[in-house]
Amino acid sequence: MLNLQIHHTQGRFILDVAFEAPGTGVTALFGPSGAGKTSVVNMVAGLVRPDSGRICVNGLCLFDSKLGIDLPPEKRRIGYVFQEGRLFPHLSVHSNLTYGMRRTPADLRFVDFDEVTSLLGIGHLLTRRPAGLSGGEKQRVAIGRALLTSPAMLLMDEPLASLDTARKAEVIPYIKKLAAHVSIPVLYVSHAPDEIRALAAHVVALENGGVTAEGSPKDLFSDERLSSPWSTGPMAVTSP
Ligand SMILES: Nc1ncnc2c1ncn2[C@@H]1O[C@H](COP(=O)(O)OP(=O)(O)OP(=O)(O)O)[C@@H](O)[C@H]1O
Repeated sequence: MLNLQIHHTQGRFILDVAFEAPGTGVTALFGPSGAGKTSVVNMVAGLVRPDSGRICVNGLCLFDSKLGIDLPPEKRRIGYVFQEGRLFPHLSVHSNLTYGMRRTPADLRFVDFDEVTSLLGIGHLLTRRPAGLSGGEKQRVAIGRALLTSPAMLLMDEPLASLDTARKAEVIPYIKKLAAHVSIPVLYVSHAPDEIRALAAHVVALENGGVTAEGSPKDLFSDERLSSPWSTGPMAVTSP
């Protein structure tokens, strides 16, 4: 279970978010630009410290302002996948993948290298450098690198946003497969309902720094509360 309760003021923006999400599978953070999605993800990762609140993942408390707990990012065991893969350009795919793995103590490793490369279909790319990969392949390697740190949780901040429709369709089944395979929660930021429908079991809708709705993709995307102001353009919420 992911338990999150955050209060934070940044400039004129007030973030006041609380939700619970399943301890496995994909939970989507959904909302328009500026809703606070990346802020929430950065606070889970420990990159931004909330003014107050509590963030716990499957019993491990990452942050609790009342108890004075604030684990540094490297102690949180969080795998983070960004919009653009951010692979190390001078390292081979193999070295990119083993980078985080080698920094994880052997007794905390629960993810197997061969299993991950097979799950993500990247076994044939190991000797290549990132410059020789397609956008979809880069993102699959970035996901593999994050997963090979054996994280307690995976954060994915719009990991498909830089890909065209065909590449997105190529990567989605891999994310789906790995989320079903590993027993950790995946917090997945997106403003694409189709992506969320394909991947998520649970959706938390954010707007203006607060939670406006929560539930299954089916429930949420047929919910009239979400039909505005996103009823037109690329963010359109359509019935399943
Ligand atoms: N360091 C900061 N100081 C002041 N305001 C900030 C800071 N960081 C973020 N904000 C503001 O917080 C709000 C939420 O930003 P955030 O990036 O979390 O939104 P988002 O939902 O992830 O948006 P997007 O989908 O565009 O990435 C925005 O209004 C942003 O300008």
